[in-house]
Amino acid sequence: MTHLRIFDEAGGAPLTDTRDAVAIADALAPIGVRFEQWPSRPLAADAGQDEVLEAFAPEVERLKAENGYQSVDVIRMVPDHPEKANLRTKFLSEHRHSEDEVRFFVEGEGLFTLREGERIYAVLCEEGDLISVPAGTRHWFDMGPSPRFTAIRLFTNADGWIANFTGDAIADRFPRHEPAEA
Ligand SMILES: CSCCC(=O)/C(O)=C/O
Ligand SMILES: [Fe+2]
Ligand code: NI
Repeated sequence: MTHLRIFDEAGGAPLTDTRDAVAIADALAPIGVRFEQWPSRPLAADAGQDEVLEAFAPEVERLKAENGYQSVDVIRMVPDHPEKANLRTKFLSEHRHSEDEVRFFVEGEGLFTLREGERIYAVLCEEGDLISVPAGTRHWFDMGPSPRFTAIRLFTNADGWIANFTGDAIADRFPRHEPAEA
């Protein structure tokens, strides 16, 4: 279930811990993060990029119109992806983007952790969740040891995913996505 924990940068127990979608959206809004839940759509298990984008076209078009996103694609990760360990390590390094990071989880899950001021926001996103992380926000992402997700990505820059790594190992001090079933 979608889950938000907010920690102090120094560590310790969560200051906030909620699985309530409205409370999650309200807690993220002050740091400029958009969190929404979109209604699910019937999709075949092997649906390709075109079918996925068609199913969520109304919501995607709304975001494009509101925020000027230029390109859209679909990323899919499965537990036997040959590059899963390298990809996990890459996304686990704290980084920023020069554009908003906008992701909608069509299926599966992943843990976004955002750093703003002295607070750390760990947001476990699941099927039906949209998260938009503002340009410049320090963050990392954990897909876990046995990744499974399909996500729509919206970009302002037609060149797609570009990250500026901070070189800070802070991600090592906060929870990973290690589901018990993995
Ligand atoms: C759900 S896609 C996550 C990977 C990614 O694009 C990113 O920038 C993580 O921070
Ligand atoms: Fe990112
Ligand atoms: Ni889980």
